[in-house]
Amino acid sequence: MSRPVALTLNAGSSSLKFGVFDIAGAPAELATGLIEKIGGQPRLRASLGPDADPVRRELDPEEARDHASALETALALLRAHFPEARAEAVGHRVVHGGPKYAEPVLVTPRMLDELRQLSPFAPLHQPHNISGIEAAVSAFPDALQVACFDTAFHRRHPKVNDVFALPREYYDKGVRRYGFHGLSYDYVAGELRRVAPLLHAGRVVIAHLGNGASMCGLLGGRSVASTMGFTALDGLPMGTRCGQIDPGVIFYMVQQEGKSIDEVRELLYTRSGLLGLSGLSNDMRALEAAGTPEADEAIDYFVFRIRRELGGLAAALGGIDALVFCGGIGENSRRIRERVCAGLDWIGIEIDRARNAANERRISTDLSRTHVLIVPTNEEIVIARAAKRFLEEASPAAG
Ligand SMILES: Nc1ncnc2c1ncn2[C@@H]1O[C@H](COP(=O)(O)OP(=O)(O)O)[C@@H](O)[C@H]1O
Ligand SMILES: CC(=O)OP(=O)(O)O
Ligand SMILES: [Mg+2]
Repeated sequence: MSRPVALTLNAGSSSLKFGVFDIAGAPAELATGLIEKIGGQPRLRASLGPDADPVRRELDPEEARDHASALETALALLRAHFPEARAEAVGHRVVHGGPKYAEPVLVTPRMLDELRQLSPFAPLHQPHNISGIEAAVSAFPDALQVACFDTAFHRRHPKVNDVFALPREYYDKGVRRYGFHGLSYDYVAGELRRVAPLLHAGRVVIAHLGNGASMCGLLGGRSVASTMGFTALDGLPMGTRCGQIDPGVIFYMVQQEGKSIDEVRELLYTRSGLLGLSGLSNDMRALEAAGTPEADEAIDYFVFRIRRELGGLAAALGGIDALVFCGGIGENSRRIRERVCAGLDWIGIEIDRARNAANERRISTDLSRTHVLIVPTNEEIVIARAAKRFLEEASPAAG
């Protein structure tokens, strides 16, 4: 008997995250996994359901020399564990959807061409998202291929937050504030609606703090403002990205230092942020453990910028009812959460140290006017749900 599944793919610059979802009913996770250090000394981690031991192993470099071979390696593992699975749809995270895509869409050669044009605006992600789609099209020629955009969640945000103060023609050329991490915000907003509908209806700031990091202000579950802009370089400092800087710094690097634009791009995307400031690592766990003055300074700056953006987003929303943490750092680092929330009683935030230390869902005190929550994000299930909707539309009886 074959079992209908949807596969989800989230291709990063050197990683491929994959998921398998049973789509007989509402999508239910069967497996998730990650191949990292593609093109280097790759490693595989996967969890293949409650009855199987987690997989963790070093791969031969040939098994993941590029995204296509990494996908083959992931598929070999999945086929061995789920021999009866039949992939009816493959859902892809695509970081940049430009001005056009406010919803998930079926992949066509024409839209792939459009997505290629956006690669310069998301160099760490977009080319790899596209390689992932191409690899999946050739591995599953009969499956529906669905693209889900990080930018889509923000597409209906107010115009005042969509523009830059540039000559008007730039807006028409697509130079706009897009915002990213939309699949994560969509998931967290949905969870909030489920567990705390009154908060969902109110003024919420979500802090997605992972290797990429951004924050979003939501009113009634819709994006009003976010810290990322035209590219995923803006806003908070990240693992290796600088976050907001004065554009004058770029003139300095080009004019005074004679750097090429490619060199500046590489510096701002891959050698800045926590890595640049600490001189040590892009990984928050490593920085917390290091305790060097430089690592501490990198953490101080990360926390400072989050607090500053929190004030700005709360002002944009006319107040705040809930602050929600998600992403690898937001979900796991009690120290970062505690420092972000320290002394914020003026904005109604008071956290309970024991709840925070235990990573509880609600970490604010019972008296805190603003609720502070941790909601583990799940971009994959948002993609799987979109894939399932397309399958139902393609064959209404299937639902
Ligand atoms: N227990 C922890 N304490 C502090 N930081 C953590 C912890 N677990 C994960 N992180 C951090 O989360 C970040 C990765 O976040 P994640 O959301 O998984 O990234 P990605 O953007 O690659 O999906 C890394 O900086 C990692 O160090
Ligand atoms: C948009 C973005 O920064 O994504 P990630 O967190 O996956 O790097
Ligand atoms: Mg991420």
